[in-house]
Amino acid sequence: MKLKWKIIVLFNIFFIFFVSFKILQPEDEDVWGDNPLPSSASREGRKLVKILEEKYMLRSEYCQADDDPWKIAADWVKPREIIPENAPKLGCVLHSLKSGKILSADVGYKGTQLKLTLQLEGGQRVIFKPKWFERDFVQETIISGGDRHNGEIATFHLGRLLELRRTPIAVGRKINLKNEIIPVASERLLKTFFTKGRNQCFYGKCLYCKDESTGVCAEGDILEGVVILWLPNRYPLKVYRSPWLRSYKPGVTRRWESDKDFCKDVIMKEPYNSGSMLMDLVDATIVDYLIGNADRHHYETLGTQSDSMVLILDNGKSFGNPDYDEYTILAPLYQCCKIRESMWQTLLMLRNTVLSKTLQTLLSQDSLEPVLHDKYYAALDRRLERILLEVNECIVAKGIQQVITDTSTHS
Ligand SMILES: Nc1ncnc2c1ncn2[C@@H]1O[C@H](COP(=O)(O)OP(=O)(O)OP(=O)(O)O)[C@@H](O)[C@H]1O
Ligand SMILES: [Mn+2]
Repeated sequence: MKLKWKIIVLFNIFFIFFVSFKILQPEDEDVWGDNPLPSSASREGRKLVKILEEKYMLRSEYCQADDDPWKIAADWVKPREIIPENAPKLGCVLHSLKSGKILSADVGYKGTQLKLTLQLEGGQRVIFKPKWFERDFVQETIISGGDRHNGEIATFHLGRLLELRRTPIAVGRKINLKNEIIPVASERLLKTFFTKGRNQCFYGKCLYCKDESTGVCAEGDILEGVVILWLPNRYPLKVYRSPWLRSYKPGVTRRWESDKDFCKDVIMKEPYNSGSMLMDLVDATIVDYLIGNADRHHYETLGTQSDSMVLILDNGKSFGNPDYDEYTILAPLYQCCKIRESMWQTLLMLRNTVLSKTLQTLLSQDSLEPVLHDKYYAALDRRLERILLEVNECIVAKGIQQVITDTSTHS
C-alpha cells in the first residue's frame, strides 16, 4: 500500500474510534435523573455537590478499638458548636447511638411531648422521640400535630450543611420495646405500657401524656424513632422566650405580627443589643423556615456568656407540609433585615438544587431512609430562594452594609 493510502486508512480508523467513543461516553446529566440542574449551573453545581458530599458523608460507621464515642462527642462541644466542621468520627458516634445497648429507660425529662430518656452502654444519656406519622402525612396547621422524629434527623444534617452545627446529634433507630425497653424500664414508665391488638404501646409521662388515648404504638414490638445525644452538663442551658413568640390562641395576635418596626425595639434591649444572640436567632429563623418549624417559642443558649450559641434544639415540629411555606417564620430576618455574611454565602452556594441533592445523599446514610418524603426536597430549594429574595429586598431598601453583617463579630 502506498503511504498516502496508509495515512487515509489510519485516519479513518482514528475517526471511527473517536466518534464511537463520543457516542458511548455517559451523559453527565444522567447523575441527576429526571431533575437536572439548569444547564448553566449544572457543571458548577455538580462539582459543589461532590465537594460537599466528600466533606459531610460518613466514611466509616465503625469505631476503632480505642474509641470512646461518648468522650469523642463530649469533647466536640464548644461554646459555639456541637460538632466540629471536620468530624471523621461522626460515623462512630452515630453508630453507637443507633446500636448501643440500652441500660435503662425512663420517661422524658422535660418538655410537653412524649419521649423517653435512655441510658446507653458507657453511661451516655440520650432522648428517644418516637415515630407518630408516616413520611407523607400532611399536618393540618403549622403548629399542630405531634413531633416528627424524622425532622430531627433531617435538621441535624441540614445544620451541618448550613455550617451552623448547633443542631443536636440525631440518628434514626428502631427499638424493640419488649427486649430493649421493658426489661430496663423504670417503674413509672412501665406503668404506662399497654397493648393494642398485637402492638406494644406506651403513653409515658409529660404534659400531653394522659392515658392510652395519647399513647404511641410500635409495629408489633418494633418502634421507630430518633435518638438524640444529650449535651454535656458542663454548659448550663439558659432559656429565653422568643421575641417572635406566637400567641397559640386563635384570634389573638402578637405585636410582631402587625408592627413592621418591631425589630427596632428588640435590638435596643438586652440580650439583643450586644453579643451574638440576634444574629444567632436569624440563623435559627433560616433553619426554621427551611424545615417549616413555626414552634420555636423559646430557645436555649449553651452557657450564659454573651456569645454563647443559641442552640437549635427541638426540631420535631418540622416537615409537616411540603406544599406550604409559612412566611411569618422569617419575621426576624425580614423585620431586622440582617444576615451574617457567612450564612448568606452558604445559602448562595446551596442554590440550584445543591441543597436538596446534598441533603438527600446525607440522609440516605441513615438507617431509616428515606428520612424525608421526596416532596420536601423541592420545598427546601424553593424556600432557600425565598430567603435569598428577602435578603435582596433588604439590600435594595437599606444597602448592603446595613444588611450583611460581619461574621467575625457574630453580631
Ligand atoms: N440534646 C439535649 N441535650 C440537653 N438538653 C436537652 C436536649 N434536648 C432537649 N433538652 C432539654 O429538654 C427540653 C425539652 O426538650 P424538647 O424541647 O426536645 O422537648 P419537647 O417536649 O418538644 O418540648 P416543648 O414542649 O417545649 O416543645 C429542652 O428545652 C432542653 O432544655
Ligand atoms: Mn417540642
